[in-house]
Amino acid sequence: MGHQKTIFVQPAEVTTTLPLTSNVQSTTKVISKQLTLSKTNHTTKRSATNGSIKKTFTNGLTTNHHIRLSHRNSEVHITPPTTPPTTRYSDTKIPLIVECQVRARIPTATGDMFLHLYKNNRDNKEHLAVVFGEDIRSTSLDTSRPGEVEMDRILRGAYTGKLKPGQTSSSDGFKGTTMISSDKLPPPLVRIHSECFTGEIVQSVRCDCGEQLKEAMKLIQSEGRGVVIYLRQEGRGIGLADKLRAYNLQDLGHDTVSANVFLHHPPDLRTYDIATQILADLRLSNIRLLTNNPDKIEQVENGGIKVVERVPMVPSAWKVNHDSNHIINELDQYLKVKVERMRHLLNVPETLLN
Ligand SMILES: Nc1nc2c(ncn2[C@@H]2O[C@H](COP(=O)(O)OP(=O)(O)OP(=O)(O)O)[C@@H](O)[C@H]2O)c(=O)[nH]1
Repeated sequence: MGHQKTIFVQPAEVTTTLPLTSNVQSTTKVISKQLTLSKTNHTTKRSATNGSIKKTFTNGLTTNHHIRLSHRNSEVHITPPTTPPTTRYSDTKIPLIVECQVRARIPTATGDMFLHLYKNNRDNKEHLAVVFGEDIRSTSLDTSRPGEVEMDRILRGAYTGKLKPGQTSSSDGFKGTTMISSDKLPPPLVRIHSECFTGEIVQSVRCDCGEQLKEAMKLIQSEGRGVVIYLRQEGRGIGLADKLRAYNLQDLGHDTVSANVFLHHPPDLRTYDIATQILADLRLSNIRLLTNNPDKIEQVENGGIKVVERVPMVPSAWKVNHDSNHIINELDQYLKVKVERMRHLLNVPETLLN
């Protein structure tokens, strides 16, 4: 446990000036009447009451938090450090490798899709790709593995066509010359979706994640070809436990960005390098991406995938007859913050402008 130093601030009101894009893992806590400085993986030097805190992290990086204590108007301003000490996974030098472990056909009321389960050498999460269309094939899945027999290939889903009872061959007897490479076909519609237990499973209307997932599946399925990549980065990467803490903070008046920062996370901790590797494994180098998030587009393009078109995701509540009842207001607040604080490319309806 780290050493703690507490500065008492009078009176009770405390406000923080919050960083928007810093990916800092700060160990500075602001709690009700007190400003608590926790010493964990850094050394802290406070140079003045109204001063700066220099942190030296174990990795050698340093940051400066500037703290202004105003006893007159009861405010504490913490200016974000200029040098973020943390690195995202995508910044590391370890080459990322993804491999499709298993694939299976999932029949739905509106047709079949193929669920691909990926493993990788960065985390032990099961990232997924839902593939629509026979021509989109995983390179790592199709590659033969040493010593495997036909039944092994069938069990891990490396078959062509559709399995039938009693089948013993992974090939469906396809006699054509070669399957058309997926890159020779028009760029498919792709959704890179981040896990949201609350929005997708318990159907929370604090966010639009459930609606977006459903809409993306519908649009891609109607085109007959495309992919939904489902990344296990719950709560913009902070995990479900801290996301639920963030919800409690939101009930106390924080927005989604300030709640994350209060919990010592950047506003968005997500990376998309696993998604770009999965797209490369599926031989898709040109895509039409369903998103409003410019950070996602930039990261995907930096990963070597060309986004030939951005297909917007307009929340159904914002399409027509915008209504501001109580439940919609929570969603409105969530979406408004995405536009105003996270650069999301959506037009906020007039009714929501202050
Ligand atoms: N930390 C935090 N994460 C949330 C909250 N609500 C939803 N999320 C997570 O936000 C992620 C979805 O991100 P969004 O910002 O809604 O959308 P996006 O994927 O960045 O952008 P689009 O592609 O336009 O949908 C999922 O991982 C959700 O679990 C919240 O209140 N706090």
